[in-house]
Amino acid sequence: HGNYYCKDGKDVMVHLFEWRWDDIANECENYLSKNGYCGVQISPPNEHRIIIGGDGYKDYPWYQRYQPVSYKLISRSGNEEQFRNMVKRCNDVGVYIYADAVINHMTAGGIGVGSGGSNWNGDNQDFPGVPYSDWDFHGRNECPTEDLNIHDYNNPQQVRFCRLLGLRDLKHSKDYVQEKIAEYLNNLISIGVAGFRIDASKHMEVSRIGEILGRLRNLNTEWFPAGTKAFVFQEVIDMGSEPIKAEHYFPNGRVTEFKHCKELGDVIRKNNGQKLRYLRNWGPEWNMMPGMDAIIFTDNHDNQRGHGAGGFGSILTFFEDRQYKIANSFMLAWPYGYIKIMSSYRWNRQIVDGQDRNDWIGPPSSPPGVTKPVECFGEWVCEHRWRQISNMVKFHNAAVGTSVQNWWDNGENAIAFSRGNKAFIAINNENFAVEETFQTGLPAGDYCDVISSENNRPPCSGKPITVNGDGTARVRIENDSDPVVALHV
Ligand SMILES: O=C(NCCCOc1c(-c2ccc(O)c(O)c2)oc2cc(O)cc(O)c2c1=O)[C@@H]1CCCN1C(=O)/C=C/c1ccc(O)c(O)c1
Ligand SMILES: [Ca+2]
Repeated sequence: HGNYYCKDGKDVMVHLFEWRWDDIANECENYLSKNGYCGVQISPPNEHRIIIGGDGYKDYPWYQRYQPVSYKLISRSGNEEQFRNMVKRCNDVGVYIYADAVINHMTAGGIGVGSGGSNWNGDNQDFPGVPYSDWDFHGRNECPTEDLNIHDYNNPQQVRFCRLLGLRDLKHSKDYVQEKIAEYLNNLISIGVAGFRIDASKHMEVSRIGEILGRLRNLNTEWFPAGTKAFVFQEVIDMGSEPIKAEHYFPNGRVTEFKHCKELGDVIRKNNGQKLRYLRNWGPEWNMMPGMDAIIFTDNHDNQRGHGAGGFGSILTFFEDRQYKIANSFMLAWPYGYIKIMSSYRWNRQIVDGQDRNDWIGPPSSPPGVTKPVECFGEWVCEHRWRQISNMVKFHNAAVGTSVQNWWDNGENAIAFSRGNKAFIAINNENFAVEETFQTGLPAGDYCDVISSENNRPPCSGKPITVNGDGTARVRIENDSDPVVALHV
C-alpha cells in the first residue's frame, strides 16, 4: 500500500514524539524543510484517555496517548484547528505528516472523560464519542482466555482477539468497526496527512488491516499527485521468537524492523565480543527483512525506556550519546531500509533491577498533564537537530542511489566505506585514535568533515579534509565524543 514517500530522493522521517502541533508546524518551516528531512511521525492525534495514577505517581504517562477514547482530533498535542494548521504548513514546505493510528483497541477498564471531553466507560465498553458499544469488541466468542487478556504471545488467536494489557479489543470483522476506523483515517487524509503508522499491528489480522486500508481514499491533490496512496507502515515487534512474523504483513505495506535497533546496539556496545567490522554485510544477511519493506531506527518511544528487545543492554539512546552518534551515523550512511530518527524529551531515568522506575513519565508539562512548548536542547533532546545527525541526513540524501564501495576495516572496530563517488565515512569505535590514508571514492578537492562542521565544503567550522587526485585522503578519527569523519559532495 502506498508508494508515496517524499520526493527529490529524500526519504528520512523524524518521530517528533509528544510534540504539540504548533511546535511541529514551526519545526517543519524553520528546520526540517531546510535540513533534508521529508517526513514527521506524529503522536496519535485522536482523543485519548487522561490517566491519573494518584498521589502524583504515574500521572499523565506517555502511554495514555495509546488508549483511544474517540477519533476526535483533540489531544494533548492540540485541537483540530491546530492539527489542520500543522498539516498545511508542513505540506507547504515539503515535509509530510505520518499519523500514528491506534486502531487495535480503545481504553482499558474504568470510566472517565477523554482529552476532548468525551465520556467513556471501558467496563461496559461504551465509547459514545465514536460511538462504539459492547458488541463492537472481541469477547468470549473470540478470545479463549478466562480474563480476556493476552497471556501467551505464542498463541496467535490470543494475540489478535484478546486484550493487550486489558485494552478493549476492537472487532475488525465487523463492517461498522471498519467503517468508523476508515472514516477516521480518511478524515486525516482529507486534511492532508500522507500516511500512517499502524500501531500494534501484530494484534490485528493481516487481512482485516488490508480491508481497512482498502477503504482509504487517495491523498489530497492539493499537495499530492492524483491517485497517490497513503504510505503505510505497520508496527510489528518481531524478534524472531513468536509465530506472528513481520513478513506476514508485507501485503499491506512496510513494517517496522525491530531487529535493526537491537543488533546495531549490540555491535556498537561490543556485546558478546562483536566487532564493528561485522557490519560489512549489514542488511538481510543479518536475518532482517528486505530493505524495501523495512522501517528502521536506532530506538523508538517504547524501547528507549528499556522495554522490548534487549532491554537496557542493547538499545542505544540519547543517554549513551557517543555510541548513539555512531549508530545514527552508520544507519544514515548505509543503504538499507527507510530511516526514522527518534526525537525525544528528557526524563529522570532511574534503573533499578533492570527496570526504569520512571519509564512512564510523559513529556515536559506545566501545569501537570499540559505539554510545554518545545525548547530544543533543554527538556527536549531534539536528536534530529544534533549536527552529527542532521548533517548525516544530508549525507544520506547526497548518496541516494549509490552502492557501498571501498570498504576498509582494521580487523576490529574501525571501519570506512564510500557511497559511489558521492560520499565517504570513517567510524572509529576503538578506544584509541585511528589515522589512515583512505580511498574515499570522491572527486579531488577540499571538503569539510560534516560531523564536526556545519558545511560539507570550505569554509569549514570543523575539520577540513583534502581529497587527492587519486581519490585518497589522509584522515584521523579520534576516539572522542565524535568518533566519526564523513564527507559528501
Ligand atoms: O508494562 C506496560 N505494558 C505491558 C507490556 C505490553 O506492552 C504493550 C505493547 C506491546 C509490547 C510488546 C509487543 O511485542 C507487543 O506486540 C505489544 O503495545 C502496546 C500498544 C499500545 O498502543 C498500547 C499499549 O499499552 C501497549 C502495551 O502496553 C506499560 C504499562 C502500560 C503501557 N505500557 C507499555 O509498555 C506501552 C508500550 C507501548 C505503547 C505503544 C506502542 O506503540 C508500543 O509499541 C508499546
Ligand atoms: Ca486485537
